[in-house]
Amino acid sequence: MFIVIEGIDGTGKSTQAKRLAEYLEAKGQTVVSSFEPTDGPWGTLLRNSAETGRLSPEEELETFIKDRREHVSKKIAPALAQGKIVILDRYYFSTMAYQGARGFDPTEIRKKNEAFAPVPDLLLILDLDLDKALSRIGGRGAGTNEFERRENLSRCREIFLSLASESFVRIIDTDKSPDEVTESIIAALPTSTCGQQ
Ligand SMILES: Nc1ncnc2c1ncn2[C@@H]1O[C@H](COP(=O)(O)OP(=O)(O)OP(=O)(O)O)[C@@H](O)[C@H]1O
Ligand SMILES: Cc1cn([C@H]2C[C@H](O)[C@@H](COP(=O)(O)O)O2)c(=O)[nH]c1=O
Repeated sequence: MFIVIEGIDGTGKSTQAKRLAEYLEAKGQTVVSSFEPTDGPWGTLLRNSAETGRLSPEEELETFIKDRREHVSKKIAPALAQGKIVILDRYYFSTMAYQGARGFDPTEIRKKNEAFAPVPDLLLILDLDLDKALSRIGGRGAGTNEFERRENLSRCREIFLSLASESFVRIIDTDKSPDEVTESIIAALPTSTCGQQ
């Protein structure tokens, strides 16, 4: 089972990825949790660019893809092959959204990624009004970074929501308490993966 959690910054992805992993582990499942950009060399370069200034659009897109290629081959594919549940905080849908917002065609980005990256079984898109998401980011105390500009996030949200009708996608409204959001996520799990009957 491969579960991806996506959404614009501040929607609660990290909070919910951790809670979902804890829920599944408590049910006896073996879970591998990970995130993108990774903490490898390409991911670190990208995270630093959020503070020091973004790379050129082309270089940024290529660097996210290099980071993902390494992530898929070293961590995601081996864990799935061992029958583990993989939970990712961001994946190539973020590239469609954020690099799509920078001018690339989201459909082309998807094609390029699906040539090497496995498609998840379940894509949870956490959704929240832009003002509330920005206020949650502000509440973390670190201010916003170069990826978290209002106009940018507005287009990213549109691209994420454009995926809503796909069969493996569930939109999760996160304008609720963390416990209520976790309940909605558990309700979206297939019963074979400890979802509720
Ligand atoms: N349901 C919720 N209600 C209120 N605050 C929340 C909720 N979920 C998370 N938060 C808070 O909002 C902030 C952002 O949450 P979190 O880091 O999980 O979001 P994120 O989507 O992973 O953000 P980013 O993509 O920027 O890393 C944190 O301070 C977190 O404690
Ligand atoms: C995977 C991925 C991420 N991003 C952007 C989105 C975020 O603003 C930053 C850092 O991620 P975090 O979850 O907030 O720590 O990276 C992107 O632009 N393209 C991608 O493919």
